[in-house]
Amino acid sequence: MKTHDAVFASRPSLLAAEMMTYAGSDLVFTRRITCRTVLGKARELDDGFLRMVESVSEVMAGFKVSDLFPSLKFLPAVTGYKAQLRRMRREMESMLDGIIDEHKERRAEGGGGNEEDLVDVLLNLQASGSTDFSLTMDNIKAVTVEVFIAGVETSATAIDWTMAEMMKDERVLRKAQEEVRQVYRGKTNVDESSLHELKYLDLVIKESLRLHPPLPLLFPRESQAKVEVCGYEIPAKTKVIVNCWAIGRDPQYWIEPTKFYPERFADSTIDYKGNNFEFIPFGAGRRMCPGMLYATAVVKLTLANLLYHFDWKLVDGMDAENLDMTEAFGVAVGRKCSLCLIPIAYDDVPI
Ligand code: HEM
Repeated sequence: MKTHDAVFASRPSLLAAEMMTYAGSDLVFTRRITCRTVLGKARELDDGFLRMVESVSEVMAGFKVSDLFPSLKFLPAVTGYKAQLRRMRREMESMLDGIIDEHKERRAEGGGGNEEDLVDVLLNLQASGSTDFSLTMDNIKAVTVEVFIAGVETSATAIDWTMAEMMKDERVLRKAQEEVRQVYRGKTNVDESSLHELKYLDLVIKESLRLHPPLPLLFPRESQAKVEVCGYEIPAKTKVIVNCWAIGRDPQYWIEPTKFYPERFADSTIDYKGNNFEFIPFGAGRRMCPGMLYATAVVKLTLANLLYHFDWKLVDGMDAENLDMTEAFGVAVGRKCSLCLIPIAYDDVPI
């Protein structure tokens, strides 16, 4: 991702990704557009759409036998995998058509107001013809699905793991909470204005991303030419998977690697911005996550609000020490067991 960045800047074609993301019409466009977009309005986040994002995430995990042996072309058909993908693709297509039609109708009626969401931005771009590439309906659908898969699951997963780690360690929870309540004292809500003052929360989020990177294997890459890495010859067109989960727990780089200890980042220059290769939850190089700044702001803002407004307790029968931290399977690796917590409203917030 540094010396051979250009060689490993491609992504392999996985069957699920191909069928669910409109055969590669997404990433190129997403890169250009993500900076100009925001995620969809809450109105669109109905259960059906979220369930669909979850299922697509699961099949796109990319470790189907047929992806590992792409030359065995009959495998997806024999195993029923292709039929499952087709079914999901049809469901996804009809849901996306509904969302886009709804946006078009609102625009035709002159509605929409000031709050533009991702689909509005894409439709505006298409209508304006101001891009140096043609933006098709398939591109718009692909970008919408991808931002949800790449952005929503990952950010939600990061928030979930961070809350779980804080629930396991009351010291960290209290320290982070005291910081938020001191910085925002007297305010009715936690907004973006003073987020930069929440220094300890930054450390907590970093430590959570080290131990629980939401994309533990990043997204797969593919070599474009033959190269040598650490004495190993990597032929062209090799699928390359980087295990950033293992790197983040490697005792060669981290003291007591499995311990959740945010202070380890306090006097350290190590950051997730793609320059410190022992810590790459957002990847590195030219294909690293374009949503990193947006994601870290969303994660921080959400956690700060949760800590400011509520004290948190585990449900009866659960104790912090034995909180189940088993990981689930998917593109974004969340917790296997849902984190069930009891919020207790904090009285000292002005109304
Ligand atoms: C905590 C949240 C997030 C994490 C941990 C995360 C992590 C990652 C990682 C590891 C990659 C692959 C990088 C590589 O191969 O080197 C990636 C790619 C990507 N992410 Fe994120 N991401 C997050 C949130 C977001 C958000 C909010 C968006 C969009 C709004 C986003 C959009 C993308 C896109 C479009 C790609 C593909 C980039 C490409 O292939 O060129 N991500 N992300």
